[in-house]
Amino acid sequence: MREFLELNPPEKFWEEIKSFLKTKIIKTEKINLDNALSRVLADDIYSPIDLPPFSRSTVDGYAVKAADTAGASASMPSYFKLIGSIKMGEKTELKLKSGEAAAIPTGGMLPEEADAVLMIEDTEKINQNTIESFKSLAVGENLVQKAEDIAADELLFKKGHKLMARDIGALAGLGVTEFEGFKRAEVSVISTGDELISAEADARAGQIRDINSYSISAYLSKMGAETKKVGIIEDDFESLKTALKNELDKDLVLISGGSSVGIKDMTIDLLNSLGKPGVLLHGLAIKPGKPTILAVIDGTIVIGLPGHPASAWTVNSVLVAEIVRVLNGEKEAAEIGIPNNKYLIKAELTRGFVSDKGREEYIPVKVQRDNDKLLADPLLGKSSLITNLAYGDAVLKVPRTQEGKEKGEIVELMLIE
Ligand SMILES: Nc1nc2c(c(=O)[nH]1)N[C@H]1C(S)=C(S)[C@@H](COP(=O)(O)OP(=O)(O)OC[C@H]3O[C@@H](n4cnc5c(N)ncnc54)[C@H](O)[C@@H]3O)O[C@H]1N2
Ligand code: MOO
Repeated sequence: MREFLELNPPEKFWEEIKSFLKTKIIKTEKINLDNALSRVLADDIYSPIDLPPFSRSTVDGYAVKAADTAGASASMPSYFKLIGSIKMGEKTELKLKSGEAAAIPTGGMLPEEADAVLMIEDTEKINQNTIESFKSLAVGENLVQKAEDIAADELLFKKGHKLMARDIGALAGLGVTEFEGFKRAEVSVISTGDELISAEADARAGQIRDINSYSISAYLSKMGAETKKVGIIEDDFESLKTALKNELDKDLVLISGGSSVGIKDMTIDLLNSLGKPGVLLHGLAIKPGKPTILAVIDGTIVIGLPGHPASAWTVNSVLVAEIVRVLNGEKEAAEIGIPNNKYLIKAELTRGFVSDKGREEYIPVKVQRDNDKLLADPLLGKSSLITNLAYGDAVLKVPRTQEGKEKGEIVELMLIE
């Protein structure tokens, strides 16, 4: 049978993308902590202070010297002279001597001489000036030491670190509210097809709502890219040319649809007409995702995504997401295509299936827990369907040397964004 397209192995795509991205300078800008979620650091960040800046109690109770509690028990309590109370948010003037205690709230600053805190429930107040304690404490018990979290000048985050919500808390705690970060990748998403209408429009017979503009823009925005949803452009050479030209100031332009060799598929000619070097590769040996196009036009990468929604999604997750990681400063160009372990999990397949030898195949799976193990239920379906992706939690990759998977096999899964 005549091949519809010559399919290139993914490595060939990686090589072309790598050699282009290696020459690209990823610009940086000042980032404010309030807008820092998913941004990538352009410099290492060292702590400017000790955190906490002073030793603090982690309980409500009494600051004491641990040695004074030695041997105390319910039958043989130790006694302390209560010399006062420490106020929250203030440095105390109290000086603690042996056999003395100062009342302290959770988070309060310890007097310099104290090295442990008695919990209130391990004590009894005998009178206004005396407490007894039934507990023997080790040095450092019920407190966090000065600099226990991080010390001044200690490395907190490395250049290339992508900021998560928890990281933003750490920076706030250190008072680091402005820093140098990589600019977000600027990405435009165009959909083509005369059958397409926007999600809010009423559909006539033969019309289909645009899925890819929405799913792909949402995916890339979540990754931290600055995404522009251009919308639907009619399948006409001049209209598409004008639309594409308008977006060539971006780092990356995605066009979904019009990538196969159908009557109206003029994308290749169009891309070659817009600038140099033009189309580098057409046809990718993954399933779904066969008719993927890779082009570079005067410094902008253009990817032609297959129109089928699951195909567009797969090519986006496998190829485009990696490009965006590099453009966002999260990954070195040399490491493109090497999966990040933090997105991988292992699970047992609930049923076997056959796959295409010669094409890397990507199958959405539903992950469920069965007592102490994870089960992966493959959601087998055509690439023109979208709901399998919506129901799936992860994607299973079948290498192109394999013809399928057996029930019960332990497989590695990539979590879906
Ligand atoms: N004779 C052959 N025909 C096709 C082959 C083949 O090997 N031989 N490959 C098929 C495969 S695989 C794919 S994938 C598609 C790719 O086609 P295009 O990228 O040119 O996309 P279109 O033809 O424009 O659309 C395909 C399909 O997807 C729907 N579509 C397109 N855009 C969207 C969108 N934004 N949202 C929702 N749905 C979309 C469109 O309506 C079509 O149904 O080619 C096969 N053909
Ligand atoms: O390659 Mo198509 O992308 O199999 O659906």
